[in-house]
Parts: sequence; C-alpha cells; structure tokens
Amino acid sequence: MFCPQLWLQPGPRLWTVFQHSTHKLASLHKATTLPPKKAQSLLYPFSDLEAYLDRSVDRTQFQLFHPSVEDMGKAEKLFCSSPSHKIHYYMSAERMDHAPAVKQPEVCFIGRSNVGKSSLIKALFSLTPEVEVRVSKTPGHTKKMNFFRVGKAFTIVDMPGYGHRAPKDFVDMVEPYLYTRKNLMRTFLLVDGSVGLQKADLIALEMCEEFRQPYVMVVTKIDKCGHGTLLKNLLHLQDVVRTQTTSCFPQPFLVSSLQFWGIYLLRCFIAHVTGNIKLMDSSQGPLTT
Ligand SMILES: Nc1nc2c(ncn2[C@@H]2O[C@H](COP(=O)(O)OP(=O)(O)OP(=O)(O)O)[C@@H](O)[C@H]2O)c(=O)[nH]1
Ligand SMILES: [Mg+2]
Repeated sequence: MFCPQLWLQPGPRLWTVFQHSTHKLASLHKATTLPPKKAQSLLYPFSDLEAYLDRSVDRTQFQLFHPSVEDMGKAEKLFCSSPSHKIHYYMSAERMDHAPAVKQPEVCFIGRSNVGKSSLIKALFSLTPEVEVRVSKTPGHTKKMNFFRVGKAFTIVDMPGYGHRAPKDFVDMVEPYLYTRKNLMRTFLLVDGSVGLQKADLIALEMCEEFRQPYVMVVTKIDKCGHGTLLKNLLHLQDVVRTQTTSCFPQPFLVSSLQFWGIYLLRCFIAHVTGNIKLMDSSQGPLTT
C-alpha cells in the first residue's frame, strides 16, 4: 500500500546493531557513553525514524514528551533498588477483589498475548535483575495480574494478554480492575510494531476509551521490523489515536525491550505520571499528560 507520508530515501541504516551487550545498556550512564548518534537512538528512538519521514509531516506529536538526559537520570534512580527503596514482586491476583490495597500510584501494562508486556517490565527493572519477571515465547504465559512494588513510589502491574490463548477469565479480571482501580494513574496499551494495530487492539482501545482513564500507546519489538513497516504502522496508529480517541496520550512510545531502545524515556514518563519527579521546565515542552 502506498503511503504518501512515507518518504523512503537512501539514508543511514535505521537500526544499528549495537556491539555492546544489552545488559550493559540498561544504565543511562552506559548509554550516554556511546557515540552520540547511537545514544540518541537509544534514548529517543523516534529520532532515527525522522530521517525517513517526509518534511511535510508534523513531528510535534511524536515528541511531546521529550525530557532531558538529566530528567531521565532522576527517573532512573527510582528503578534502582536499595535498602530504603526496595523493588520487588509483591503478589498476583486472579480477580479484582484479590488485588492488593495499595495507596501508591499505579501503572499497568495491557496488550495482546505475546506483544511483550512482561519483557517490557523486565527491561524497566533491568537495573534490579533480582526482580523476577517471567517472559515466554508461548502466548498466554502470564495468567494473573502480577503486582510489583517500586519502593513507596509506585506499583507496576503486568496483565495477562488478550487474544490468542488468553486466560478464560481475562475480561472478568481486567475490566473491573481498569474500571475501579482508584490509584491507577496510567494504562499502557502495547501494540506490536511489526504487525501494527489488530482487531483485538482496536477492541482494547475502545475499552480504554469507555473507561475514560488516561492511557498511552506503546509500540513494541521495534528491533524486529524494517523501518518502512514500522513507519506505516506508526502513522496508522497515530491516525487512529488522533481521530478515534479522547483519553489517549497523542505520542506513542517506541520500545525494544531486548535492545533497550526507548526504555530510559519510558522510565522517565512513568516517574513523571506517578508524580515522582518534577521535570525541568525547558524539557517539558507542550506536554499535557
Ligand atoms: N525481538 C524482540 N522480541 C521481544 C521483545 N519483547 C518481547 N519479545 C519476545 O516476545 C515474546 C513474548 O514476550 P512476553 O514479554 O512474554 O510477552 P507478553 O505480552 O507478556 O505475553 P503474555 O504473557 O503471553 O500475554 C518472547 O519470546 C520475548 O522474548 C522485543 O523488544 N524485541
Ligand atoms: Mg506476560
């Protein structure tokens, strides 16, 4: 399908394969010691795609949340466990009435089975590798709502996936949670970058709209897809967000949990929306989260 917004021109190879081990890249300090262009791609993955977009396309919406490296550094501290700030798996719940009563702000990750929810949480917690987050090649692996505590700062919830091999009680589990959870600050709805929005994703999007709670789109596995496919799927997603949603943050976040692309930015966004860091004014831009 021809997409006039895509201007595929010869240019730098989009996704450079990093020589460094991904574990080393878990820390912002290590990432910023890379050559500037590589560091930029890791921290702000959209910057790599820009070269392939026609000049007429407005980039603003893709970079509404564009914190400084200093802000990312502040956020990173929250993802490092210490005796006074313990990060740990807390508990699992099969039903909303089993969910722990916590006062802290909470964020949750939803999406089709196998889209990479657990892997993303694992990448966010990569500075605390003792926190066990189970991932699997087999869709439908996560069967319960898994709660992780990040000190007294916030909690993160890994949800079972919908679609293929979803747990039978998925709807009974997730809908009441999204509908009634008072401390839920943001829902992150994950979409696979190489396949784009699927029918099941559109149903999830409608469900999020119905609840009228703020939510954010995350495009996963961006290391797996060619730049043409990724841009086509991203622009389609943005179009849907612009024309069919009212509670969705206009900027989708691009991530690769394996290569750590976009993980630093997402950590900073989570720290920000849970009220744990104050961004420097200059880095905030026209942000309305
Ligand atoms: N290449 C690549 N593979 C990924 C990425 N994220 C996850 N995967 C792979 O995708 C598969 C599913 O990952 P999970 O994180 O378990 O997916 P999930 O959404 O939690 O799946 P369910 O729990 O079944 O709903 C695993 O084989 C991961 O290694 C990524 O960023 N890049
Ligand atoms: Mg999972």
